[in-house]
Amino acid sequence: MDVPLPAGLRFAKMQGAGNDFVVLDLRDGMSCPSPRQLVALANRHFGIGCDQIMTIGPSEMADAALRFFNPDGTESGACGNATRCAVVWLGGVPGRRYRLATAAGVLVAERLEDGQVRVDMGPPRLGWRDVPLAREMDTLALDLPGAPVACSMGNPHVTFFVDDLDATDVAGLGAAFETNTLFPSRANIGFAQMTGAASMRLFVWERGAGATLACGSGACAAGVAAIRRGLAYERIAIAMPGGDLAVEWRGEGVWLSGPARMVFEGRVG
Ligand SMILES: N[C@@H](CCC[C@H](N)C(=O)O)C(=O)O
Repeated sequence: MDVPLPAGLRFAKMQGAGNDFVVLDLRDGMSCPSPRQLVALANRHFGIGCDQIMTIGPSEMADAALRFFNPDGTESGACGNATRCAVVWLGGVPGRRYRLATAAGVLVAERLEDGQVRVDMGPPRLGWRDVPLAREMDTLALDLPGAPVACSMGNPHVTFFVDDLDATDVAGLGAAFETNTLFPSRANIGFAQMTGAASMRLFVWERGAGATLACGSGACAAGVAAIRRGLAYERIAIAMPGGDLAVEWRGEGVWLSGPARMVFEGRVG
């Protein structure tokens, strides 16, 4: 890690269900750190440490423009938990609707009276080209061991349904499938265990980040997968290692709800 960190850079550390973010507010004209600096900032030993870096920039069509970067320096089109944290950063006035421009479109989000934040992540994209997959295939049962379900939530997701999450090598399998040749853009890999007609446990191995305590877009993808498979109906509670999220899908946008919190603010020395 011989990359100098951007001295003086102001940041906030936020988290949603233990999915943690370095938040850089660039609305005052500050430029985005270089890709190598982003990797250094995300490093848990030599930098600040996080699952993703989110930049918040100005937008003409929305309250702000969001970008998401993984610790390996790659950019993602979506990050559900960081999007929910952005609402808190922007004031989080209950009842006010925030419009947030992302690579996946303008998302609408709001803080609820109980402090939770929910966001409409937009409709899942279910075609094999949308995910994307390398070849034509039914996204409801991919031609892989375990016949997982795939969709795009603005980023690529694959969900395996397993009988026993604790008996599944989620990190080993997640790392192996992330780079499977079926996924030309790699993929986020989820492992879901249904625990009832409207509840599941979920672990997500995130593309470019590895094991995380929660993944909002992964929760949306797993919820949509369960509903498409007939395992749940419209709303599902999702328990992840770092906390609980809820997903609602009635055929249009996927609503994601859960906690979003400030941890601390700081300045790079
Ligand atoms: N933690 C996120 C997803 C972050 C991006 C993902 N690793 C990707 O590369 O697509 C979430 O809460 O959705």
